[in-house]
Amino acid sequence: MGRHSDDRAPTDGAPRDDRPVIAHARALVKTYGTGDTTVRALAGIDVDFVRGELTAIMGPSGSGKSTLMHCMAGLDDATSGTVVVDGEDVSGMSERQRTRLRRTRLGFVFQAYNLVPTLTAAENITLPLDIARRAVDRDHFDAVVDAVGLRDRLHHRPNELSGGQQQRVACARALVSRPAVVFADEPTGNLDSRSSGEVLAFLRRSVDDLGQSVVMVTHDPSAAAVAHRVVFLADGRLVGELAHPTADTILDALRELG
Ligand SMILES: Nc1ncnc2c1ncn2[C@@H]1O[C@H](COP(=O)(O)OP(=O)(O)OP(=O)(O)O)[C@@H](O)[C@H]1O
Repeated sequence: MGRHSDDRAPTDGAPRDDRPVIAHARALVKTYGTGDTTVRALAGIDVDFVRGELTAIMGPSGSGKSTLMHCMAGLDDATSGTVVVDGEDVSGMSERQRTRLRRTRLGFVFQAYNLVPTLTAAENITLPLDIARRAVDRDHFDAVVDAVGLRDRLHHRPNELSGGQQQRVACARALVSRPAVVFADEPTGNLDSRSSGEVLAFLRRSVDDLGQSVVMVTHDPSAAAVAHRVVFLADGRLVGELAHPTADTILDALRELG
């Protein structure tokens, strides 16, 4: 497993190789609470997420995976350090600017599908664009719907869909606006292995065929194995990374981390 500091330039904002970076963090610190109850969830993280790649974030429970994702995506305010997403300095933004960034430039998939029960699959998929009063690009909508295999389910409501289908609707909703980055937090956490496979295959296809950039937090080595690269956290620090991972090499890396 490559150590982060060996492979990538950690301090000057640019990777050592030529791959374009869609989002990065430098010296990122997040603490919760004060005094005796302070928890240092992120203890100074330098990380790059490459454009046009699926990157998985792994690590033990409590290692800071969700906190890192939330700080990168402007869902949470870092204590110190810098976060830049698609050229925008998220760390310097007001709450209002962050909300706007999330609405206009980012896509989200969570463990809970968060679909609106009264809307059809098609209406759920276009809801973020409708809220932002942005036009739906029909060709892209069709490409996304075909990629998730939901063509014959578009007029169904969430309670008429399986969990896997609902999560595929949530993925399509995250992708239909062509966001700069899709952030996915345990997207397969509620799914059986077959549905997980379908959702993961779709997230990977969204990168390979639609040119998306995806950052995914997961506990599951077989889920992380669909990524181009895995970064490992422990105790709020980035402790390693793995390119071209397989479930076996990920398990070895996790064992090495204890
Ligand atoms: N809102 C909060 N208030 C206080 N402490 C928090 C809060 N959110 C997270 N923490 C703490 O920060 C640390 C990192 O949490 P985080 O949820 O980022 O870890 P994680 O790696 O995503 O864990 P898991 O795999 O269990 O979801 C943990 O010690 C957690 O208890």
